[in-house]
Amino acid sequence: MEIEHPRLILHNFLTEEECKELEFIHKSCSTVGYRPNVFSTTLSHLIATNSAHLILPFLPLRDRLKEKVEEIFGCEYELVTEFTGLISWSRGASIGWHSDDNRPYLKQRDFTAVCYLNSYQTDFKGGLFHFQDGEPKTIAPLVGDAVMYTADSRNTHSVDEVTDGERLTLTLWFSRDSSHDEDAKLIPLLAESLLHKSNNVPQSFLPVPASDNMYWFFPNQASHQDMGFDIRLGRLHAFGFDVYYSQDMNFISDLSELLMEPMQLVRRDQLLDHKFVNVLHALQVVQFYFWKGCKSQTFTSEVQFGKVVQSSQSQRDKISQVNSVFLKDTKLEETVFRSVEQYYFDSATFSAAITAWEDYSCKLHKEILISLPQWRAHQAIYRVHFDVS
Ligand SMILES: O=C(O)CCC(=O)C(=O)O
Ligand SMILES: [Fe+2]
Repeated sequence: MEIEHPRLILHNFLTEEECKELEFIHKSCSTVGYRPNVFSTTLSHLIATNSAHLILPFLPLRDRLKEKVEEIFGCEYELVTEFTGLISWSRGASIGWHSDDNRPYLKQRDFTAVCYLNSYQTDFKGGLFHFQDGEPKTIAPLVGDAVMYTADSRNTHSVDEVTDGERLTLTLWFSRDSSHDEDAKLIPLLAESLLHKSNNVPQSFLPVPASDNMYWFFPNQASHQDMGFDIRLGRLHAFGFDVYYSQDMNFISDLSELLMEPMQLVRRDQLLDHKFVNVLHALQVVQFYFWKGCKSQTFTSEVQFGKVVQSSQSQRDKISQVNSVFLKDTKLEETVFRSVEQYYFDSATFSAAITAWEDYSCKLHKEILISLPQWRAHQAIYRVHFDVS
């Protein structure tokens, strides 16, 4: 490794399957991010939305990344993970020259690891990564690759504007300062979230949306000021789905409350009979269906006929009303999320996917309940060892 610019690129650090699972989590759970045209899924957000079980797939990757960073930068057993999150950039997002510790409140960041979960040109356009000095100069993100570098000014970098698609990364920062260990905050939250309801397993993994402004996308262009859309509905729409609420809308003063309520999915005027507990639940299942492949053989549970009925005029009126509030008429969301509406869809397979999603969630939920005590114990040993508690 170059001493002047300590950095390393590892090809195929993550498998494609690992990347796909994280993509599923992000596209079904993300909120709008800290900058325009950016979406993020943090571990604390997963806990806050009753989706703590979805942290499980992160844990082995986090450990592998930390060990690798410690190995290549020669700091065995010294580091804590300061932040783990999924971050995606849609059209219009970019970042100029910076180092990752360039604010007083970021000084604890010693090392960065960015894993690319999708690929330049295939999944998005633009979004090339550049180091200001030293080699390599430019990195074209490729699914599974990881780039690791020191967070200081020896690795000043920038990312070109994304011009199409959604560029997705798993981003971590590591610190030598053990008071910035994200686990110290996460474990109590996780314990509280999981242990409260461990005796109520069937309901334990149904998502509970965060406050609705966390899902509201505003483009930054001045001319678009009164536009914006709900990203959950936007993502569903990109797959060709509308949402249907049976309530009489004339009696609802704040329509955003609807998004917490049970609902049904509609595809090309066909109303699917399954009732989801809320729109986040529907989004998780839809993303799961397309993640796992939409062919019926994928799902082991018996494929039953998924009932579909032609929607009535009054139902279609309500659907348009919801769209006009949450998606507006601007089609902005189509420029943010690539349309994938042409994907094969079959309602019988989709009902099998609902069951398969439940099995998947339940399995992760049980596994994270098992791993929590180990994680806690590890944290406790760590705290004694470094005398930080
Ligand atoms: O996504 C990347 O390639 C790097 C992003 C970045 O520079 C940052 O988040 O600080
Ligand atoms: Fe950065």
